Amino acid sequence: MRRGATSAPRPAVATGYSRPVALRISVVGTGYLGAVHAACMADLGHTVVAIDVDPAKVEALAAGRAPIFEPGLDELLERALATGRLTFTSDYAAAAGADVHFICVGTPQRRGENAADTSYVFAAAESLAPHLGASTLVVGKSTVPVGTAARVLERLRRGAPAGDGVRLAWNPEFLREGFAIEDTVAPDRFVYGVDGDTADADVALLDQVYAAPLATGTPRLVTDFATAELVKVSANAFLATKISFINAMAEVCEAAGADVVALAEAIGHDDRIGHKFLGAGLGFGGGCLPKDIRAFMARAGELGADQALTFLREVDAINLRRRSRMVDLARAECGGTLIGKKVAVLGAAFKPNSDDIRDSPALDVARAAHLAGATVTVHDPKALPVARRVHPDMSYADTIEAACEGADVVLHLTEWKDYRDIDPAALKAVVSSPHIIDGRNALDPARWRGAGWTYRALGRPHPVVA
Ligand SMILES: NC(=O)c1ccc[n+]([C@@H]2O[C@H](COP(=O)([O-])OP(=O)(O)OC[C@H]3O[C@@H](n4cnc5c(N)ncnc54)[C@H](O)[C@@H]3O)[C@@H](O)[C@H]2O)c1
Ligand SMILES: O=c1ccn([C@@H]2O[C@H](COP(=O)(O)OP(=O)(O)O[C@H]3O[C@H](CO)[C@@H](O)[C@H](O)[C@H]3O)[C@@H](O)[C@H]2O)c(=O)[nH]1
Repeated sequence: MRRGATSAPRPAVATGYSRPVALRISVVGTGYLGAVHAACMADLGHTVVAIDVDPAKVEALAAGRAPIFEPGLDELLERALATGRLTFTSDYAAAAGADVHFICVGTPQRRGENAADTSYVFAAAESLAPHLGASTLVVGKSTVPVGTAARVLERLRRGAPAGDGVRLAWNPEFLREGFAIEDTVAPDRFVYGVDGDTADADVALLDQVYAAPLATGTPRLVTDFATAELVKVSANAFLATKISFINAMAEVCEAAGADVVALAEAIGHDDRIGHKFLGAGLGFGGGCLPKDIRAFMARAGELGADQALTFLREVDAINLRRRSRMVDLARAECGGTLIGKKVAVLGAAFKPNSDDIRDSPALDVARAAHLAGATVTVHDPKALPVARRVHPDMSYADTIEAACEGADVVLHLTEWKDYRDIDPAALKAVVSSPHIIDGRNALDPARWRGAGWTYRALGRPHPVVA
């Protein structure tokens, strides 16, 4: 049973989450989360102003060009902009008059520390506060250390003319890059962390924001601030743990001559375990799982509960060991040294269907091989522009063939479909030695070996028996 709304925040806004009501919404921060959230909210029928401090991002989005690659986002932007319900600006004053303000700014890892940098969230709250009217609802979506929401509410009330009339809810986001649009409009669940005093009104308003997905039966859970903040980081900690669990099994498989792919398939048939997130390979990267488990450990330490999360240190360590194992395998395939060897790296993004290179395992391996003396050339179907900009010291190629030209070893590090579609026989003609290492266990060993390649993979016997 869903908890029903009992009181409306103001008469202009109707109650009842199944009745679509068009609201005025502001979205602060237009990165991987905010740009998608803003466009989806406009597509649901709301009028949305999206605000970012980065003028280049604002200009691109206003012109209908997504500054990131996310499947379907360009089309969604075009559609939403054409309705006139979606605008982008750098001017916080444009947020005035909105019914709901979403905070979607970044919370990256602090340089040299495990903790999250929440300064962008507080800066956004401070910039928003002067424009908040009486009884306005601000909704935090960024992933934050537990205890942040209460501090954000204090900050908002201190800076807003309406003072204590300002309300806050924490509504963490669970979208996956590559599936961001469907995860926004049809998530597995909504979580609303609300404040005791205004809880019913806040739940009612959020129900109006999400009326369409709620009408399809999406579960909605109402909690306090702290629980909502913890739901988000514990979900990511669980996912990271599942991946590191199977990668720990991969280490044992390598030592025992067993096959982690067959092992994952077999244990996943147990419904209590399931097959999802048992993909052994190079491990997790991106702008979320790595920094979120570290920030979670740091926050637990501040709260005196550090012992509870010491296992996450091992989750992180197992994950990082996969990257060095990949470099070791590459070295072994090149006859014991990478000095003077040519290494082709297939993949720069941290996962397929995204151009996000934040904490990308693929680029980490590429850089390590480069530092070990190899000439490394990286290919990626979508992430090359950002990779070239952020890591100009590396070499890149626009085609798979050009990246593999004269290679002593090919490393498959991000499982794009383009790489599964490679004709191994054709590629063999361009490399120097036909050696491939599959860092994602996503290629068909029989196809590659059948075309005369030496195929190796993380966590699998060599040669693969399957
Ligand atoms: N990327 C994801 O898949 C995802 C999914 C769920 C949750 N999250 C969380 O959402 C938050 C945002 O992540 P992201 O990946 O979109 O980050 P991002 O770096 O892509 O985007 C953050 C945006 O905020 C803008 N910004 C920073 N300070 C600002 C300010 N004071 N006012 C206005 N704009 C400001 C930046 O210019 C940038 O465009 C993080 O807390 C992240 O952990 C991300
Ligand atoms: O079986 C698997 C599954 C994933 N990965 C890797 O794990 C990382 C994360 O993948 P995924 O979770 O699909 O991507 P994200 O877009 O980072 O999404 C995660 O992080 C988001 C930000 O917090 C959350 O909202 C999502 O729910 C959560 O899945 C990537 O490097 C994947 O290659 C594996 O190695 N093996």
